[in-house]
Amino acid sequence: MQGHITLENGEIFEGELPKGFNGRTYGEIVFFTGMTGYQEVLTDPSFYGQIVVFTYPLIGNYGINKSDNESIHPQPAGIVVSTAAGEATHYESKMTFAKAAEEAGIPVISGVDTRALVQSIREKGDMGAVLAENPVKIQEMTYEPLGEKMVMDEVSVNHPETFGEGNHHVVLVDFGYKRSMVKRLNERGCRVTVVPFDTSAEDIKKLAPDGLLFSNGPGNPKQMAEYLPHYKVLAETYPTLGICLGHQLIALAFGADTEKLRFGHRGANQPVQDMDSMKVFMTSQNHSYVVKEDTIDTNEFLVKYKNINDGSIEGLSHKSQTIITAQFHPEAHPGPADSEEIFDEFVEVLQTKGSEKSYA
Ligand SMILES: NC(=O)CC[C@H](N)C(=O)O
Repeated sequence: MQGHITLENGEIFEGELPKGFNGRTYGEIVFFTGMTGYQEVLTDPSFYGQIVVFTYPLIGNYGINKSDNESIHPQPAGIVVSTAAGEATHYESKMTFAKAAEEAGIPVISGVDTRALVQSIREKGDMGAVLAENPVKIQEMTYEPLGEKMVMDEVSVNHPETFGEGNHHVVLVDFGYKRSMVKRLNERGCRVTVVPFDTSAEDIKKLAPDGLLFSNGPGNPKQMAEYLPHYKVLAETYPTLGICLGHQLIALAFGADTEKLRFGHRGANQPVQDMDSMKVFMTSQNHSYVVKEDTIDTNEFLVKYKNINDGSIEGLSHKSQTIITAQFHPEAHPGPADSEEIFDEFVEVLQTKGSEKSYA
């Protein structure tokens, strides 16, 4: 059946919605540029509540497998594609993309002129949008910017859970984590305990961690303002790695500021430079917010990584404490594993229990 995307700025795009769809889906519309990786996007909690436009024109051709889910629950509010493959041709495929989205209750609108839609988002920025059978009057759009809402209760675990075995124990503070982060640490001899985002310092201490990982997650990092002093204490107490939202929270906790990009970095080929070695590598990314460079206290932090495309901050390293952060996704999934060595560095620090070695 026919469907429409109405953007907050009044523009309307046509497409095909699944038969029988009779609701309205609201969300912040963003675009993802990876050629593959739609299964990870469907299940990455950082996309919670967003309507994701895939720029690659054919989505679903290798189906959905058993191993690539990043979380149990489907996460985006809606999906926009040019062509949704009707058939999946991969030996590991268990289900078609359309079927997986349907079972998850995520509406997929296909046959959309995604090039024109993405051009509009690039020009005007990420904004609210509605998927519905008919265009929606702007006055009827009750879209509430996700960034302003506290969404952690929707994505963080309710109680601690431990994965894998190993000599080192990492406590992952969960803001909507991706499973591949746990896998990368398990592969490196770490046992990982995932804990709710608001776990107290005493409860974390009881788990006797060798280090902490502050995970990725949806929304504006400033939604966590009341927890920042707590996270600062945690990062000062244990060797800490912060990824994406985790990076932003550490920066905020230590007094820096964040801002929203006009349109986010979402894809699998964002070039990042290591400002020490000057080496450039390709990264997987998925974020709207960035740390503002002029607000970083350079007596305390070294800007370790920068984005080659727009010069934005991609990671920090504390000068005297064992804290390292990455705005990109070293766990990859989807995308290149060029930056996985950040996990090696982190585990190396855990080996010395953070006492002798700092990252910088
Ligand atoms: N992947 C993430 O952790 C995203 C962080 C944050 N929600 C942002 O959009 O910038």
